Amino acid sequence: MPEFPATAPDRLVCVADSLAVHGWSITESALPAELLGELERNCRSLWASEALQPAAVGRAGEQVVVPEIRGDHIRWLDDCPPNPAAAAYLQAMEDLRWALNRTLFLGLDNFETHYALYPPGAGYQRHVDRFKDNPLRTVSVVLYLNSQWQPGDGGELRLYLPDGAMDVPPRAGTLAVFMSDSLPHEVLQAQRDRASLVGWFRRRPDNPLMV
Ligand SMILES: O=C(O)CCC(=O)C(=O)O
Ligand SMILES: [Fe+2]
Repeated sequence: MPEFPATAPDRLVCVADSLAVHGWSITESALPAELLGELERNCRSLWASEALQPAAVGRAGEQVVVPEIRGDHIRWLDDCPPNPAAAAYLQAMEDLRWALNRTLFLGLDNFETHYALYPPGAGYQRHVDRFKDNPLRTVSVVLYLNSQWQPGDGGELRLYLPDGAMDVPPRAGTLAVFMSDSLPHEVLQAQRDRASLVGWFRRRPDNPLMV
């Protein structure tokens, strides 16, 4: 079984500090290259074997697939066969959860994540990640898995910051972390297959500070 080096703790502290100051953080080369390569292979082979499902939008109970709003195909990590790369990624996110809790006192309790693949033409219209039916989502995390990404390939993450929009290229290893309730964002139309892992740190349901 391949082993992957752990993510350096000082990187995680930088993510937490930036999130505390700005409400978002973008880190390039966030995880070891071997781990990124393996996660990218996993995502692309799930797509090739038709193991990803069209993602839905809408409230619980009335979820519908509307590719014009959201065109990605997903599979939750919990529904994938266990593998060392996924385990190493979840461990890195567990370390990040601790770093965020130490710095921000958010009471983050667990992490849910899915692979996502946007085929050419797909995007995700402007939205925020926390909605009424899902009030526990607190911090959003996106890891990009596109080792071949070039300018012109599209699929940038557009963050609507108070001073204006900022576009983040979905290059392999870039980790985008932002507050789920307050930062509107959008995925610009992809021109070639765009792979990622998208996840959320959730608060404890009984957290009395929860809004
Ligand atoms: O992949 C991205 O850049 C963001 C995806 C997203 O906003 C979401 O799945 O809620
Ligand atoms: Fe989102």
